[in-house]
Amino acid sequence: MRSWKEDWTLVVAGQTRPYLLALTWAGSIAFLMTALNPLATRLIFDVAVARGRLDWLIGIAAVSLLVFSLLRWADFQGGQYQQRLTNRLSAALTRRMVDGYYRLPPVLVAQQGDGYFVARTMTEVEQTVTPVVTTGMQLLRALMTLVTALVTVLLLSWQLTSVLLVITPALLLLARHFAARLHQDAHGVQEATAAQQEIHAAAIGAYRTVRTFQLDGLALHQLMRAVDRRLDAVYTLGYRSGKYSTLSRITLSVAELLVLVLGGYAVMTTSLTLGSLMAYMTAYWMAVGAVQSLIDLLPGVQVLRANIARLAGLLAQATEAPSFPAAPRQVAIEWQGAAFGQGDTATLTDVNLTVPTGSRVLIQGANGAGKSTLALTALGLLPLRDGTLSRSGEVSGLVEPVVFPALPLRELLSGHDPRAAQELTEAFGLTALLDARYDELSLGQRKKFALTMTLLKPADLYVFDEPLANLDDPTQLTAFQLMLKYTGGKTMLSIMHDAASVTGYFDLVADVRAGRLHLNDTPLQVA
Ligand SMILES: Nc1ncnc2c1ncn2[C@@H]1O[C@H](COP(=O)(O)OP(=O)(O)OP(=O)(O)O)[C@@H](O)[C@H]1O
Repeated sequence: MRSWKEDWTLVVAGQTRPYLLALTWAGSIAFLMTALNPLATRLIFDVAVARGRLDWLIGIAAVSLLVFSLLRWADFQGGQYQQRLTNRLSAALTRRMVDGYYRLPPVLVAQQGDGYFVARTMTEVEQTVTPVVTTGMQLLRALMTLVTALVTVLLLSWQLTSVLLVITPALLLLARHFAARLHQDAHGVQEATAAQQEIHAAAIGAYRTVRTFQLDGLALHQLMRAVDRRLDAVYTLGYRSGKYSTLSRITLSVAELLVLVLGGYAVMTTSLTLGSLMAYMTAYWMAVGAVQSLIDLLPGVQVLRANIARLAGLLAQATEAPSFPAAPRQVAIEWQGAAFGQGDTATLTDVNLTVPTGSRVLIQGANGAGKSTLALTALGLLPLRDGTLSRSGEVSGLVEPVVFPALPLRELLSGHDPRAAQELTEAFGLTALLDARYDELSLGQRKKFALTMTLLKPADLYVFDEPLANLDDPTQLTAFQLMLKYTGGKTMLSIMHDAASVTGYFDLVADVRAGRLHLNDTPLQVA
C-alpha cells in the first residue's frame, strides 16, 4: 500500500495550508465541545443543584447555551470553508488527471473506450476529493473527541476508563484484519464501475445504429453483464464493511456493559458524586460515539485510499511524447526492420522505408492491410515492436478517426497563421461555419476542417490517411491542390485508395500487402 504522505501529496498538494486550517478549525471545535459538555454538567449538579441555588442553575445553563450556540455557528462557518476547499481541490485534480490522460501511452488509450477514462478522470476524482476533505475532518473530530473524552473520564474515574483500554487491542486487531481486504474490494468496485461506464457510453452512443438494426437486445445483454459484475463487487464491499462494523460493535457493547455495571457499583458504594457520575457518563458516551465513528470510517478510508492509489496509478503511466532518434537532415523519416501493430500481433513486419526530405510518397493497400497503422507510427502514436524509426523535424498529420474537442472552429483555429487560416477556410467553404462546433459538422465538413488544421500546423513532414475520403469530386480536386501548395518543399506521406488520377504527383508509390511494405519503383535516392 502507498504511504499516507504520497496520498496526501496527490490530492492536497497546493492547498496544504487551507486544508490544515480547516482541520485545526474542526479539531478545536470538537475539543471545546467535548471538554465543555461534561464541565457544564458537573457544574450544574455539583455546584448549583448540590447547593440549591436556582440563580446559579439558570446562569450556568444560559452561559452554556450561549457558548454551545457560538460553537455550532463556528462549526457551520468551518463547513462552508471546507466546501470551498473541496471545490478547489476537485478542480485542480480534475485538471491533473485529464492532463495525465493526454500523456498516456497511445496503446493504453486504444485498449479502453472513452467511457472508461471518463470514469477514471471524472467520477473517481469526484469520489475521492469530497471524502478526502470530509473523512479527514471526521477522522480528526472523532480522534479529538475520543482523546478529550478519555482524558475527562480518566480524571473522573480511572477504574471505569481502564475498561475502554482493555477492548482497544481487540478493536485494533479487527481493523488490521479487514483494512487490506476492504482496500482490495474498493479497487474492484472502481474497476468494475469504469468497465461498466465504458460499455454504457458505447451503448448510449450507438443510439441510431441500435434503432436501425434492432440491436437493443444485444446491447442490453452486454450492458447488463457489466452491471451485474459491478453490483457483485459493490455487494462484496458492503458485506465486508458490514461484517467489520458488526464485529467491532459487538466488542464495544461488551465494554459498555462492563462500564454500566462498574458505574452502578461505584454509585452504590458512593465512591462517585452525582455530578461526577453524570459528567462521567456524558464524556463516556462521547468517547463511545467517537470510537463508533472511527469504526464506521475505516471502510470509507480504505475505499478512499484505493481510489487515490488508482488515480496515482493512472498518473504514473503518463509519459512524455516519444522522442524519435533524429534522422539526418536529408531524410524526413525512416523505418528500418520495423514491426508494429495495434492488436496483439504485429500487422506489418520488416518494414524498410527511407523517405528523403522534400519527397512525396503514396501508400496504397487493401482494407485492414495496415496503412493507418503505419501512419500512426509516423505520428508517434504507436510504438514499434521491433526495428527502428527515425525522423527529422516536426510532423503534422491526419489519421482517422479525427476528433477535435467540441469547440467552435474559430477557437480551434486561433493560434494559427490568420491569413493562411482564412485562405484555407474560404477555399473549403467553411467561412460560414466558423462559429459552429466541430461536432455539429457533417462528415465531409469535418474532413475539410481536419485538412485545414493539418495544413496550418507548421511541419517538415505531413502525413495524410485518406485525406480525400468523404469529399465530393470538386472538393477532392481543391483539397489535393491545397495539399500540394501547403506542403510544397516539405515531405508528404499520403495514404489513398482511389489515387489513380494523382499517382503522377508522387515520387514513390508503395503497397502494403500480406504484412509487408512493397516499393513499386526503385527506392528513392537520398540527396
Ligand atoms: N484499435 C485496434 N485494436 C486492435 N486491432 C486494430 C485496431 N485498429 C486496427 N486494428 C487491426 O490492425 C490491422 C490494420 O488496420 P489498419 O487500420 O492499419 O488498416 P488499413 O490498411 O488502414 O485499413 P483501411 O483501408 O480499412 O482503413 C487490422 O487487421 C485491424 O483489425
